[in-house]
Amino acid sequence: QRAEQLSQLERQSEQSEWRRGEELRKREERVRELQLELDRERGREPVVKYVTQTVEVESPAAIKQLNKARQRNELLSEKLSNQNERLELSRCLQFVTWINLSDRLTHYRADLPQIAAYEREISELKEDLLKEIGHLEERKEEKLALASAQEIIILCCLNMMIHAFLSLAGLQKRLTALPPTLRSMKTDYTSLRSQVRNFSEFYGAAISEISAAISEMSEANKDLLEKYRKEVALRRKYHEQLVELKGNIRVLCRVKPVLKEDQHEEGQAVVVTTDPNNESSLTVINKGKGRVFDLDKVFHPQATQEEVFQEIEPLVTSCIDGYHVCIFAYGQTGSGKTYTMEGTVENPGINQRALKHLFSEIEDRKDMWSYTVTVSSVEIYNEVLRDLLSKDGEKLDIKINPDGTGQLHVPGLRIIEVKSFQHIKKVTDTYEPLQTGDKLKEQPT
Ligand SMILES: Nc1ncnc2c1ncn2[C@@H]1O[C@H](COP(=O)(O)OP(=O)(O)OP(=O)(O)O)[C@@H](O)[C@H]1O
Repeated sequence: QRAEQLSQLERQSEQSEWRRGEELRKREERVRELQLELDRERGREPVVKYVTQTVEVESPAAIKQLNKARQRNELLSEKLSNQNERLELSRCLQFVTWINLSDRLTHYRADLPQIAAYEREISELKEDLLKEIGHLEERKEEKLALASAQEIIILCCLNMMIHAFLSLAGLQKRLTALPPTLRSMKTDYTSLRSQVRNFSEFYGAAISEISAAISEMSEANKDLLEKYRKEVALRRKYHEQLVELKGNIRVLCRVKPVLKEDQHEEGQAVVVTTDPNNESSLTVINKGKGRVFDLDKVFHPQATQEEVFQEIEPLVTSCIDGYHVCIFAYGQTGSGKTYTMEGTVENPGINQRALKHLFSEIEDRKDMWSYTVTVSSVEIYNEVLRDLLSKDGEKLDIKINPDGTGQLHVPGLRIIEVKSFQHIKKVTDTYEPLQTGDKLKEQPT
């Protein structure tokens, strides 16, 4: 605005200067004209003087004219001086105006850098203003979007409120219809609240009772554990006594019954008899003479697999009490070794029953003891030792060391010392015992 004012003022000053120049020029022209007229008038003086003289001499009319001319001359001179004065005054005025204008111009020119700064500021402000307008536009758009969303939400809310209001109205109706139920519920609620209040006390008491019971139980458990340990010790003692009484090696005899297929053979006769009153006596008739054998136990021909197993069951238990136990069958071909040890699927023998008993005992003791069960199966046949659990019935060699320990010699390979009876899967220097639950391969014949 200042720059505009300045340029306007400059234009105004130029115009006024031009107008004044024009006026001055006109006045100067007028002055020149008047000067010329005056000169002309002056040039006409001798004529007037002559006339005057003539008039003076000749007539009063001429004198009158002369006076008029003089008056006119004076008037013109006066006018001229006035004009000159006015011209001077106008010049002065013009000069003063010009000075004023130039002062203002210089003043405005001095203000120019400030104006430029103002202009810059104004342009910056303008930019800011434009940005602000942009922001405002964006915000307006956002607000509009929000307003529309809010409008939708409000509509939904209104909808929900209407629904709620309707349901409330329905509920109120139902509530008014159900004051007795409400009253009973209120009483229930109050009683429940009092129960809840009392519950913390009850709960605290119950917790203390439970913890007391737990400590009692743990005490009882300790007692039981102690008793169990004592029991185990007692069992060991009894086992030792049993071994002492019965001997380290016990020989039991099972008399094979006469089977149907055997009855058709010619000359067949019963040569082995048992005494029902003596469980350890056996009579073998040879050439008409009976010979009595005393054994640890004799099973009569009708003895079941279960009865036979019951006799050796304590030995199986001793095995997991920490004793080495060996049960094996011997006898002539067809005398019933396989039947006694392995049995049939429907009527299993000692092997399966012993394992079943073993795992059931381990299960009973699992809280106190952990057991590792390993299995091996070897065959000595025609002086050849074979690992029956290996893939191809691997041949093994066995020798007795001077210190009594056994060694398996694998031809062409290293010697593997046997400290426990474990299955050797591969001929390497490591033992890989089978894990509990591993399935055994088909039993060899
Ligand atoms: N106590 C028994 N009750 C019924 N059958 C039996 C009894 N003992 C053996 N047998 C039967 O007699 C037959 C021969 O028995 P088994 O195969 O057990 O003899 P083995 O001593 O293992 O013979 P081998 O030494 O030749 O292997 C089988 O058919 C078997 O079922």
